[in-house]
Amino acid sequence: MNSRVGAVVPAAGRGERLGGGTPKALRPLAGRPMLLRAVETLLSSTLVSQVVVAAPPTLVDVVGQLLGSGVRVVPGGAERVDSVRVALDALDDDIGVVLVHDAARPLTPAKLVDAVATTVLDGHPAVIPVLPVADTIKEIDADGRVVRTPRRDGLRAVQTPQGFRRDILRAAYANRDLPVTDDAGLVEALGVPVTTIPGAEEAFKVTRPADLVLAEALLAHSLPRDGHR
Ligand SMILES: Nc1ccn([C@@H]2O[C@H](COP(=O)(O)OP(=O)(O)OP(=O)(O)O)[C@@H](O)[C@H]2O)c(=O)n1
Ligand SMILES: C[C@](O)(CO)[C@H](O)COP(=O)(O)O
Repeated sequence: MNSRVGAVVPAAGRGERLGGGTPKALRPLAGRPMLLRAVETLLSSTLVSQVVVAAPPTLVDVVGQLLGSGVRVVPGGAERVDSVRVALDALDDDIGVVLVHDAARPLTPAKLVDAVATTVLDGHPAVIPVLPVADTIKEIDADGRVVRTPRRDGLRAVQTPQGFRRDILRAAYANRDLPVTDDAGLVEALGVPVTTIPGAEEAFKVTRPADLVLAEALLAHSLPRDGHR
C-alpha cells in the first residue's frame, strides 16, 4: 500500500435540516465557514498531503477562492455518495490511504484525524471513529410500532473522518447504490473488517439549528486554536 494520505471532503449538501438558505458548508461559525474549519483541520495534520473538496456545483469557484490553490475543488453530486465518488476520482494517483470527512463536522480535533490515518497506516483497511450512544435506540416498523430494542452497550454513533485503504474504498464504491448512510457501510458490504477507534465529542455533525448553537458556544468558550477561534 502506498502510504501517502489524501482526504476528500463532501461539502455539496444543501443543509435542509439546518435551514437558513446558504449551503451548509459555507455557513459561518464564529465568522468562519464550517468548510474552511474542516479543511484547515485536515491540512494541519502532518499525515494528510492532499485535500479534495466536493462543493455545490454552482459554487465551485467561490469555494476554490475560499480555500486557496492548495485544495482541489470539484462539483459535488445529488447525494453524499455521488459527491464522495467525484472527489475520490480527483485524488492524485499515488494516494494510498483516503480519509472521508464531512464539512459538517467543523470542530473535529486534529488528533482524531491523525488517529484515524495512523490506524489505517498500521494495517487496518477501514477505520471509523465512534462514540457510545446516550439515548436508548428502538427499531420500529412502518407503522411506528416498536419491533425491538437493541442492547445499547453494543451500539455506537459513527463520526468522520473515516479512513480506508484506497483500493478497498474504490471497490466499495462500485456498490454505491446500497442503502447505507456512511462510507464504511459500503466497505462492510464487501466483507472487509471495519475497525473502530474512540471518537471525539467535538466531532459532532452540525445537522440542525441547535447543533449550530452548540458549536458557537463551544468556540466561544474554548481557547484560540492556531490563532483562530
Ligand atoms: N449531495 C450531497 C449531500 C451531502 N454532502 C455532504 O455530506 C456531509 C454530511 O451530510 P449532511 O450533514 O446530511 O449535510 P446535508 O446533506 O447538507 O444536510 P441535509 O440532509 O439536512 O440537507 C456534509 O458535509 C454535506 O455537505 C455532499 O457533499 N453532497
Ligand atoms: C457519514 C456520517 O457523518 C456518519 O455519521 C453520516 O452518516 C452522514 O449522514 P447524513 O444524513 O448524510 O448527514
